Amino acid sequence: MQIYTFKTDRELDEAGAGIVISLLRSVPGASLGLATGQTPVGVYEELVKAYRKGHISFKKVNTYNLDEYRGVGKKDPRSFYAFMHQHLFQHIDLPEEQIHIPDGEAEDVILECNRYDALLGNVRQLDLQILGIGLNGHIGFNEPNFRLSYGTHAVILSEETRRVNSSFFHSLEEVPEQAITMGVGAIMKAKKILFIARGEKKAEIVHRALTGPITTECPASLLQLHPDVIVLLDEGAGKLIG
Ligand SMILES: N[C@@H]1[C@@H](O)[C@H](O)[C@@H](COP(=O)(O)O)O[C@@H]1O
Repeated sequence: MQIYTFKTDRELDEAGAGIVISLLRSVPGASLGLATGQTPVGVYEELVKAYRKGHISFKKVNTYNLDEYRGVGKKDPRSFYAFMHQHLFQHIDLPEEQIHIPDGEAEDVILECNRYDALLGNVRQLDLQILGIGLNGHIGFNEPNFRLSYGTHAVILSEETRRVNSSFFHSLEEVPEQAITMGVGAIMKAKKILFIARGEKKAEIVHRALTGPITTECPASLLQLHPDVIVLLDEGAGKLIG
């Protein structure tokens, strides 16, 4: 695990984007696992800049998002699908058919999870998974639990997660109670993981995830078992890391 701490958001964003850019230069048809949340937004902005300067193309890339809320359609501005379009997809040359996100509106959720797992199965191994961390240690929407799931599955979101994510909604009541998330299997199978955290409020959970016991009660702690994780932290999130 390589851990880097940055003084400014800009330096962190450039470093994060730099890792994606060098991957796309050596593997133009890379499979990218993408995350939502505020954390990766600056990295996506840097990728858009690099694309506009003609430094990279996404024409041959396939993207696989970690998760989606249940009951929120693609056209709903609160969906992760809309979030990804707003921050990345609409600005680059990534063909729509190469964008993969669980369908939050699927009537049969088990079929949808199987469909997503089949897609991920075809890829076998994502070249790079971009990952943030929830305040409770979740990755994707794999919430702390006495057990974790390998494959894509529906989850009931914790009260804390709904509260934290309520900033994207008008009220807590509006935040969906369930989501579909990639399991820890596809995440841990990725060739490389780019794990990013920002802000002092994440310092404790980042410390637990990277240095504490490996436990399903802190899903991000599984990353300690992965052979190629690059950790990018700002000074706040890295405060407790020596
Ligand atoms: N499902 C997403 C996670 O993939 C993300 O890592 C986490 C942190 O979000 P933020 O980056 O806004 O702190 O929030 C959401 O719950």
